[in-house]
Amino acid sequence: MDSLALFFTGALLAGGIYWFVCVLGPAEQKGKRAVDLSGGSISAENVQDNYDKYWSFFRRPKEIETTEKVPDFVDTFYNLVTDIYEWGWGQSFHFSPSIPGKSHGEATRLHEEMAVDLINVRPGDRILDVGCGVGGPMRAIAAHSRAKVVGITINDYQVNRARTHNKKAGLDSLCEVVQGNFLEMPFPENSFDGAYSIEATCHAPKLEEVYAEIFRVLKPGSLYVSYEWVTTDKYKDSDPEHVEVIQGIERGDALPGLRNYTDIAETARKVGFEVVKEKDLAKPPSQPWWTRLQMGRIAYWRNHVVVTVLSALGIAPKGTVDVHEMLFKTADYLTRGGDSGIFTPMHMILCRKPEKKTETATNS
Ligand SMILES: C=C(CC[C@@H](C)[C@H]1CC[C@H]2C3=CC[C@H]4[C@H](C)[C@@H](O)CC[C@]4(C)[C@H]3CC[C@]12C)C(C)C
Ligand SMILES: C[S@@+](CC[C@H](N)C(=O)[O-])C[C@H]1O[C@@H](n2cnc3c(N)ncnc32)[C@H](O)[C@@H]1O
Repeated sequence: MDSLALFFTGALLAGGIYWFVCVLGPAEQKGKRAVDLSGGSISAENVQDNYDKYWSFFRRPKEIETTEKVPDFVDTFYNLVTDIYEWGWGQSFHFSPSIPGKSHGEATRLHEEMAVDLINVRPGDRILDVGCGVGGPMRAIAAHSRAKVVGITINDYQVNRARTHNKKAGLDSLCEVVQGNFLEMPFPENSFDGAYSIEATCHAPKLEEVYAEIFRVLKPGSLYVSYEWVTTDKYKDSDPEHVEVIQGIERGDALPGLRNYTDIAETARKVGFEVVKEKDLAKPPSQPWWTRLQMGRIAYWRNHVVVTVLSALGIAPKGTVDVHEMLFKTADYLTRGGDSGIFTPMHMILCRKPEKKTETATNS
């Protein structure tokens, strides 16, 4: 081969790789590119070890049942997956029902706006986002309601991502992000005019602990809405296939144990909330939330190739391929859970913290 042919072959190959990785790379959202995939706050050389550590929690299931271990386990998980989520899904780490004629982005935004509409927020109110991720919902909600949103996440890397996105979106005067544990929040009691959590409290080992904290920081009379991950009335623990699907969801999503939908209102009442409304937002006439996962299958194969190549070249940390494969399998369990109706990620509960009892009411 003469040098000109060699040059053109090389250029073609380089162009092809650039196109595959950088142009095709961002599956859903411009912003996070495949070449920027990292292990969050974990240094590149420790990603593989942390992936192994993540699985070791499941080898000792008692560990993830204890409140003290869970934040560490969840934090490790989000260091491993945050970049892949942003790259392949976008800045909102949750599901929403499909809406015919609307894009995933629009359906996601409407699902988020519904949450803040339910808690009757006024411009200037201070509201809490419990488990805020990189802030996709927070920005949509602040822009829609003009309320001031304070988000809390256990994961330091997400705090930095969320702050960067808030600034870029020109919403940093309305959106604040705090690193902390939602089981022990660094906020005074009666300090928020409303609160919401979107697909986040499922990470709490005991729902009662996070609900009690939310109850504590809310002002009397204010509302809290949550979209909960739960098993439905169709789930039978005597059916091995049901058990396999639910365990698959727990393992691929850092869950210390999925709850049944009947536990949600019971827990809310136990910590002192009045339950205003409860509804599975996935039930018809809503369109399936899991079709987006199914539609992404070709992109996942492409992503697998991209991640494998980048890892082999030393651009993506060693271990990224394993994390991606775990998510790939999880997508299948989630789809099976949705399709069979045994699982929903959007069991909505709307609660009110009762007004303070008056002196007379207390005495009577
Ligand atoms: C609420 C939680 C997260 C929900 C979802 C945002 C994520 C659940 C599964 C994730 C994904 C699965 C497959 C990935 C795919 C293989 C990859 O190529 C691109 C990213 C995925 C689509 C990824 C994106 C986010 C999810 C849909 C839990 C954790 C409580
Ligand atoms: C699936 S993500 C959802 C994020 C966001 N609500 C959204 O929809 O984009 C779950 C979030 O809960 C947070 N989280 C889980 N356990 C937590 C804990 N103990 N304290 C604070 N945040 C926690 C995670 O860090 C993550 O940001």
